[in-house]
Amino acid sequence: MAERRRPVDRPRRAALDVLTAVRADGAYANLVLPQVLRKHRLEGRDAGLATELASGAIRMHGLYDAVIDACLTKPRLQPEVRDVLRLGVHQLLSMRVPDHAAISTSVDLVRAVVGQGPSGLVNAVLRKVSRRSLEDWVADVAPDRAADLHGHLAVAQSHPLWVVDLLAEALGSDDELEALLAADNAAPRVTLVARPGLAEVAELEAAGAVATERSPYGAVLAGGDPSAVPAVVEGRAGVQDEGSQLVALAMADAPIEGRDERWLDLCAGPGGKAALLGALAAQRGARLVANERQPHRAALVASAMAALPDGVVDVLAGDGTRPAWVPGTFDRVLVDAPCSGLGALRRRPESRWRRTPADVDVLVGLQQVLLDVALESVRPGGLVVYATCSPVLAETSRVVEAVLGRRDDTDLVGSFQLWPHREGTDAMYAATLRRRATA
Ligand SMILES: C[S@@+](CC[C@H](N)C(=O)[O-])C[C@H]1O[C@@H](n2cnc3c(N)ncnc32)[C@H](O)[C@@H]1O
Repeated sequence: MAERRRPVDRPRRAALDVLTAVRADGAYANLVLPQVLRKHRLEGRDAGLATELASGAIRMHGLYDAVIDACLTKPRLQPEVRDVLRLGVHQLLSMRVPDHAAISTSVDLVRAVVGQGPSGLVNAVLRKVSRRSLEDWVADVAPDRAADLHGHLAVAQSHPLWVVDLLAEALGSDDELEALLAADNAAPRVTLVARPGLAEVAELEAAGAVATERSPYGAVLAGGDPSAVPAVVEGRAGVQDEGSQLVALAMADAPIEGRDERWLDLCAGPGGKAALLGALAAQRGARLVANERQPHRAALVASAMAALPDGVVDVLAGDGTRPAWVPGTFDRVLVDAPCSGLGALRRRPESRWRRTPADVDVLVGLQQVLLDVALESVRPGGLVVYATCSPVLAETSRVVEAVLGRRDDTDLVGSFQLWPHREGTDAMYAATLRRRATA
């Protein structure tokens, strides 16, 4: 008699589609997720469940794979089967899904997607996983904490070891390392920015958001949907991490002597900081050039400016290493450099597994060139803010030191490094440099 099949649970099916797109097509989870939710017509709680399943399973797959492998006699698995197991392990060890529901829905899923063959294996592995807690599994599969702290935390907090080593170096000690790695594994709060002159923080508060501590333009929307806030829909406000707001403000608010009318955002796409800078420039009678190398991202910058008055922002699609403007003509420049993004791991669940140490080496060369161009673009006495959403020293203070080391016309005014586990922001770095007036 043919076996009766239960219908596959839609949020779990959607989560598997996201894992497949990320693994097989190199997709970005945060970009593919909305498309998959639409395709499966998921909203509200179901959409939330699919999002948590996909993001958690992708983010934590380093740990979950170690647990899965410990339950296998032969470590080779079809990639689709491993994806189903990762989703099952996430439900068993990190969510409050009852064991029987996590196991039976995973078996249904593998039957529907791969066939009957691996269903017994999925059932057996997940039953084995369900017999122990997350803590017990970590104790079993991770290196000993006392003997090898970084190795232990790499497995327990599911980060590649080389990333753990670089983050520890950036922190300067191991004291806060576990707190940082754990913060990378938590979903970030949704922070809004009220673009000055276009919206007030009070308007965002009236929509249920709570004003941020550090940025005077920020408000955190706990659990709400930003697309339901009219100011966001109208482009008078936007979604922007508080750390990014503070970087834009470091550029706009640093004291300057003399003219203060011509601002440049050298790497502007997709335009979050440029929109805040454009709003401030409009209030202060300044103009902003927002430059971005990739034309499709330059188009995003232009649309981020929709609510600003005409004539304040010029968007350019150009390679910042070959500037299209006359040197020494800007008063303030922001170089928000392309970087490894290792300070924004909360937002991009797959990125920690895609990056390699070689990526950092390549980026450092480009970062130094872009900072040099920024300093050439600013007038004597003008300011440059160099920023990254990475705390890795090779991309932050060492870039600044290398560029300062070969110039005799520039001083470091100050710098800051933000952290998810301390300030609740992305790990943004910013250094303010001044080109000497007498050079
Ligand atoms: C960290 S992102 C900038 C984020 C942006 N400032 C914001 O707040 O929305 C870095 C940007 O630099 C761009 N980029 C990379 N190489 C560039 C170059 N040579 N010249 C100009 N932009 C470049 C990337 O395409 C990317 O959009």
